[in-house]
Amino acid sequence: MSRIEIKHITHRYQENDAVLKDVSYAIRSGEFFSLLGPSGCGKSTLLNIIGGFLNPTEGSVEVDGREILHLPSYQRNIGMVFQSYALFPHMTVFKNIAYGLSIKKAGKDEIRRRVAECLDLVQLSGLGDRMPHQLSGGQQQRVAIARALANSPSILMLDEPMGNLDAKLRKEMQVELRAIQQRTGITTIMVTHDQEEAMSMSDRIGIMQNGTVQQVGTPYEIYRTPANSFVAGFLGNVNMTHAVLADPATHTYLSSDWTDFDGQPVSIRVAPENCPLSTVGNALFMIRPERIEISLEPRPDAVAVAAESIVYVGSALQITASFGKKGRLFLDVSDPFFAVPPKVGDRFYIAWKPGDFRAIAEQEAGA
Ligand SMILES: Nc1ncnc2c1ncn2[C@@H]1O[C@H](COP(=O)(O)OP(=O)(O)OP(=O)(O)O)[C@@H](O)[C@H]1O
Repeated sequence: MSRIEIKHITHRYQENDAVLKDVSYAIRSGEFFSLLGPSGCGKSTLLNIIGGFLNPTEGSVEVDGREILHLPSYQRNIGMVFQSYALFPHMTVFKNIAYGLSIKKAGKDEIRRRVAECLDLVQLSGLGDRMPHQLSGGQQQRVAIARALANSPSILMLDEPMGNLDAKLRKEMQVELRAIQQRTGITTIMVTHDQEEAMSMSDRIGIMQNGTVQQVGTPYEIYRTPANSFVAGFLGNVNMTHAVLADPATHTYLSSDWTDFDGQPVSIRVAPENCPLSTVGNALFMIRPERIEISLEPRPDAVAVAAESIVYVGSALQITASFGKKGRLFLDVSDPFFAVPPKVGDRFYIAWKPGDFRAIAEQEAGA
């Protein structure tokens, strides 16, 4: 188990603009850490720097307090799994897994023992004689994991490891990979652009955009208390509105983006602890779709909306609703709430508790 400290990494390819801009992360020993961000934000570049395939323009990477950037890749004691698996097609599963140990000139008995252990770990015992093309995609991926672990690395790095699997297998492998990581306790960094994958597998997530760190936290922290509007919108669905303070005594704001059927701005009460910016008088607020209450009957505290689109996903109805005169929002209604699913144009009523709205920062300048 190793601790990794990424300190002030900046990277430029040739004379181009920096694709990593002063990136710092401290990854704890034994942690499953995901780098999550949209395509092109610099995740793979950072992984390649840690792995020793690329030298950064500036900055340092330390493992357990020791600088590693001067070390060649093979001396960094890092196991890598790529999206393509990169198995050697002309070698058996056994030889693929044994490859790193053979290079290190390990003895035959040690190789046999370690390969058997790794095959067992990824639940492929008995398949050592197969060629990669005789395996399913999920099995090939497990061989790639076994190969990465065979040398007993202190760090495991995964670059979009589930990218080539279909949705169902992907879910199964997420659970398995997490279980393997927990059994071995190995410090793991995974690059992904799949938010659900990062949420379901990670101890902590580092959200990146445009070569910058936007937030680091547990899935729970990042979803519940996003640092800014980019993070809020990147992780799950969110409703956001600017609103102006109307009554400081009750922390009531009037939306600048949502107007009800009577043409009045929608009013929002915000719990004081969710509104650190209240003194500013004008702030950006967010509410998650699943936090919005639905009522079929009018209520004094509820606003009328009309369904604009309805998607049934089995466990819930995902509804886009319009406020009437101006603005729309997403609702996530657990099934079965409606005895009969609503139709486009149907009206119902929505309400929220003050604790469900939260002030957030606008997206950081320069990100
Ligand atoms: N060898 C290279 N030469 C020049 N620019 C590069 C090179 N490799 C990557 N880039 C650029 O660096 C930026 C970051 O790329 P990177 O592959 O690190 O992003 P990513 O977040 O991993 O994206 P994806 O999820 O699509 O793999 C992109 O703008 C990309 O075009």
